Amino acid sequence: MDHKIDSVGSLNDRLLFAVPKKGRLHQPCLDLLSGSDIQFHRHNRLDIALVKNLPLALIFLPAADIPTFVGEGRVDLGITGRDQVAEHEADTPPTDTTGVVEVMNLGFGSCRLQVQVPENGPIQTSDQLVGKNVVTSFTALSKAYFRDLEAQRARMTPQANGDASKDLQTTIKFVGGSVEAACALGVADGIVDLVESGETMRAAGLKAIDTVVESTAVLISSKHPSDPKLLKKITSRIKGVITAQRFVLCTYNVSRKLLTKASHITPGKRAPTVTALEEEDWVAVQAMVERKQIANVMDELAELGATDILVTKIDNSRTTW
Ligand SMILES: Nc1ncnc2c1ncn2[C@@H]1O[C@H](COP(=O)(O)OP(=O)(O)OP(=O)(O)O)[C@@H](O)[C@H]1O
Ligand SMILES: O=P(O)(O)OC[C@H]1O[C@H](OP(=O)(O)OP(=O)(O)O)[C@H](O)[C@@H]1O
Repeated sequence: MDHKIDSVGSLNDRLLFAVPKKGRLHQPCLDLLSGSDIQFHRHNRLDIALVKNLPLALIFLPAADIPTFVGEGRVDLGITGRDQVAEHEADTPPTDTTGVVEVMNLGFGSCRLQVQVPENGPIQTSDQLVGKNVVTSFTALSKAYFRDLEAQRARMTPQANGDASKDLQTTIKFVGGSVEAACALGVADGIVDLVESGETMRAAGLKAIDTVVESTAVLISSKHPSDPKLLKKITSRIKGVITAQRFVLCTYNVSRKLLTKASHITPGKRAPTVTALEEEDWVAVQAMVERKQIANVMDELAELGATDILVTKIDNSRTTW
């Protein structure tokens, strides 16, 4: 009974944190919560979970709805894609009190919202889609994108009669998923959809001709969160986990005369930690290295003459980079 939500009253005095309830961002968010020691038990089918060890409640919502709840200040904190924030802002421009604040880029969930057309079709540029049919799940961003192109076209071709302005109106239609099927089904001349690996796009016989938004998952907050101190604590924990995921700890031994060159390869955050060894003229070095660089860094260190190169995973951190 202790974590059952009996009424909205049980959420009073808790910071509300929205998390994607499904889809691409769901699991990485759960990993982030667990790394931040945010402990909760989510009851079957319940979209609200009280956190056991902090005055916090998690609200599981569709990623697309999170900017609305956070932007209106109903929820204090949230994780969603930057594409969803941009879509919300294109639809509901922020004011002094509404809208969201981007607190942190979380690094995962990278993708691009791109204009796509049939690979072997007549359309080569977005401009050629003006006045045609476009299908998307991101209608506000797509409307804003094509309104700009329409305005450019209108400036270049002063209209002789009323029909010309009708030709300039691009039709933007909403579909909730499987957007890539729209061209093959004859519903659209082009689509605006997310691309990560490009596999879906290629499988549907489409190619990208422009990018509307580059996206990653972001931590967002409302403009006036209920408990700024707790929000800061959660943010700092999440930042620690993200940094730990991004970096590894590299340790190695190197002769003192090569230390300057070795320090250039592993400069660390402030500077590498250098410890004297019992063996004269040799030192042990320890430095944080970006995970995606580590193979190259190890090659370079070995080439330089460093020995006993070891790489360890960082479980958690309280550091900023
Ligand atoms: N292929 C992808 N690669 C990386 N990130 C993606 C990808 N597709 C979507 N995303 C990110 O995840 C967010 C949520 O998309 P996802 O399709 O998982 O949502 P969903 O809530 O399951 O919605 P839907 O029911 O429409 O699929 C997107 O707004 C985007 O930021
Ligand atoms: O470039 P890729 O790596 O192929 O990823 C892109 C696909 O991923 C998303 O769809 P998702 O799989 O979430 O399903 P949906 O079409 O039902 O939204 C997006 O809408 C693309 O269709």
